[in-house]
Amino acid sequence: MKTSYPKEDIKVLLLEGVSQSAVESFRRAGYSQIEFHEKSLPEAELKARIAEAHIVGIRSRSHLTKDILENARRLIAVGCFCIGTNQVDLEAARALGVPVFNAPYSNTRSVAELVIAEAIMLLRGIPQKNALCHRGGWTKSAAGSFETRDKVLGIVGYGHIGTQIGVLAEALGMRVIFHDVETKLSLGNARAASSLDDLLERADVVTLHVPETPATKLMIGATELAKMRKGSLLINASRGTVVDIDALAAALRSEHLAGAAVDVFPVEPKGNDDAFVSPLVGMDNVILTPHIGGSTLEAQDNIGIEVASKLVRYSDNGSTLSAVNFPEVTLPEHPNSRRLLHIHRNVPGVLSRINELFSAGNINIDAQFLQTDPQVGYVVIDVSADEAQAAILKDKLAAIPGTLRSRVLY
Ligand SMILES: NC(=O)c1ccc[n+]([C@@H]2O[C@H](COP(=O)([O-])OP(=O)(O)OC[C@H]3O[C@@H](n4cnc5c(N)ncnc54)[C@H](O)[C@@H]3O)[C@@H](O)[C@H]2O)c1
Ligand SMILES: O=C(O)[C@H](O)COP(=O)(O)O
Repeated sequence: MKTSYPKEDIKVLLLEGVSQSAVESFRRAGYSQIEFHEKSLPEAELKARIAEAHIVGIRSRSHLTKDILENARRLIAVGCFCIGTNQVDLEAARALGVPVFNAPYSNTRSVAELVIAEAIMLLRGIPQKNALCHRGGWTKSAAGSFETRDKVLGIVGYGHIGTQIGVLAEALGMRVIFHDVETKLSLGNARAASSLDDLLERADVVTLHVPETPATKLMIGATELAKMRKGSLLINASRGTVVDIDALAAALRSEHLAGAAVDVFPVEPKGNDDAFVSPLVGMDNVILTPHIGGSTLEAQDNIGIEVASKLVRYSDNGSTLSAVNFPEVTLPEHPNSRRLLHIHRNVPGVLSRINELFSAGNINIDAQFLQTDPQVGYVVIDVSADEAQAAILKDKLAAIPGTLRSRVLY
């Protein structure tokens, strides 16, 4: 299938060492111009490279701001090869007519397994025992060591990861309570806490699985930490902005908390060669991991295939199913028609201008698909037209006031 750009001209920019499964998926789909970087790029370089790209793939480290997106004039779509999409200005991308895709489940299990392992390690006091052994010490003692059985696990954010953790924790005999802003179906014997405070006051282990939003910013600060039980444990594998890290360090120093496991930080190194700085460094009772909750080969492989296939589908066929910021359209194949894609500001008059264009040209519409949200309209029109006619129609569509992006698929 040919697109309005010959496929060989479509530039795919893949950053942050996304899995080779993504590269292979693009190649199998006929895309040959793939620029691959192991790391995130400094802002100025990112801006320059993305200006050339039609498709860009990132992970959690690359920040696609309004300024960077506005500079990306050729951009068709963005793929976040991870769960979180807070690193992209989704509103700006939508306003520019650029759908953003992610992998909402592919690393869920990896995060859940890490959290369960950390809960067991923290309850047994293993981080500090391990550290002492490495220094030549020896404390063979049961003091401060507990089984998981019958302990209360408090899950904040009972979504994909939170629920998966709840199921695994119950298999260990833990009692699971959760807090979420939405009403959620309890899995197994899990029970909703009456509030965040209720959860913090009852849990032996608190684990955080909320997205980064204005409401979750610093949702666990000194006040919330003080409400946690003395000797309890905190795990954060969500986003670094969710916890006041200095308040956490203070709660650990005062021994109000017995330990913590932290995978995400307010400021994270840009790459593997940069230094990691945190007030938690040097605390033996804290497990520190470099944002690797979702970093297993299985998860990365699956994410590569999942996100690349969403990007290829959008590029080849126009489907936006599961885009996180865009009207969703699932489209059939169009073997006998040319397909025109038109993304526009959702303002009165655009659709009638589009339809006038076809009636004035006496062009028969084989099928039309439309989906809108309050800001953006996405219309897909299959027409019986030859390649030259389709190219002219595409140019006329692009000239309609309010147009954000337009393409033709042959
Ligand atoms: N450490 C890692 O490598 C890693 C890997 C994957 C995901 N993550 C992070 O974990 C987050 C959660 O992932 P998920 O797949 O479970 O997402 P999800 O969307 O399935 O679940 C998030 C849950 O949090 C709830 N929530 C939102 N705001 C809340 C608030 N203010 N208070 C309480 N609950 C709130 C939502 O209703 C939802 O149920 C992601 O957004 C991402 O930032 C980190
Ligand atoms: O949002 C996610 O899926 C995680 O934070 C993982 O991000 P990463 O791909 O940068 O490891």
